[in-house]
Amino acid sequence: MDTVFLNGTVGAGKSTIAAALSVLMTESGRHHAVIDLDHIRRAWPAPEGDRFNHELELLNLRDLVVNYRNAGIEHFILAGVVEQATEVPRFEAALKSRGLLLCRLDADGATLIRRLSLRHADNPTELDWHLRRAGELAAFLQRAAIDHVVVDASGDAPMVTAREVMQKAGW
Ligand SMILES: Nc1ncnc2c1ncn2[C@@H]1O[C@H](COP(=O)(O)OS(=O)(=O)O)[C@@H](OP(=O)(O)O)[C@H]1O
Ligand SMILES: Nc1ncnc2c1ncn2[C@@H]1O[C@H](COP(=O)(O)OP(=O)(O)O)[C@@H](O)[C@H]1O
Repeated sequence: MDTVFLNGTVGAGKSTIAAALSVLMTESGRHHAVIDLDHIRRAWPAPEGDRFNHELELLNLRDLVVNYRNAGIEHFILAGVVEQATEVPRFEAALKSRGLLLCRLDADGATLIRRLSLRHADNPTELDWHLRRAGELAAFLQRAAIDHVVVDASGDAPMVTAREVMQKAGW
């Protein structure tokens, strides 16, 4: 297992848990990289039919991974969204992965609302979008049931959640 892909709805804690996992990997002396997929797909305009720039995200990931691997990186921690099972092999190919754990972070509705209300306190339009998308995507991901494991991320201690993810990955 060389990759943990933290999947989950908006506000579930993907970026936060990715950062906490990185702390644990550093403490145990393991070479790793964190890639927040939001950052490598953020471009405007998105092509028609690909509103989240998924194709660009995969192309960018493939190129970044070459550099990381040349620099001696052995483990990857990704934060992002996978909605379809058919995309998992495409991520594995981009990563040249020897094993990817798709781990969905799950947080209850009240927790999502609380987190997003704080994170988007300065922009009511963005808050509305994220709240709506959070519910919609949470329901979709739960129904799709494509994740290898699901970890509860409603707690207030990211390191506790990250330890559970580490254990599931066998890291
Ligand atoms: N299918 C899919 N693929 C990728 N990302 C997804 C998807 N569905 C929702 N999201 C989440 O949507 C949130 C908004 O992203 P952006 O602010 O970049 O919006 S946009 O892409 O410009 O529309 C952003 O959430 P936050 O990370 O909480 O801001 C994305 O993670
Ligand atoms: N375990 C946690 N405890 C407290 N706050 C959290 C926790 N996980 C995430 N948050 C907060 O909730 C918000 C959403 O988390 P974030 O990691 O940005 O989610 P995502 O990447 O899934 O959209 C952030 O403001 C973050 O600081």
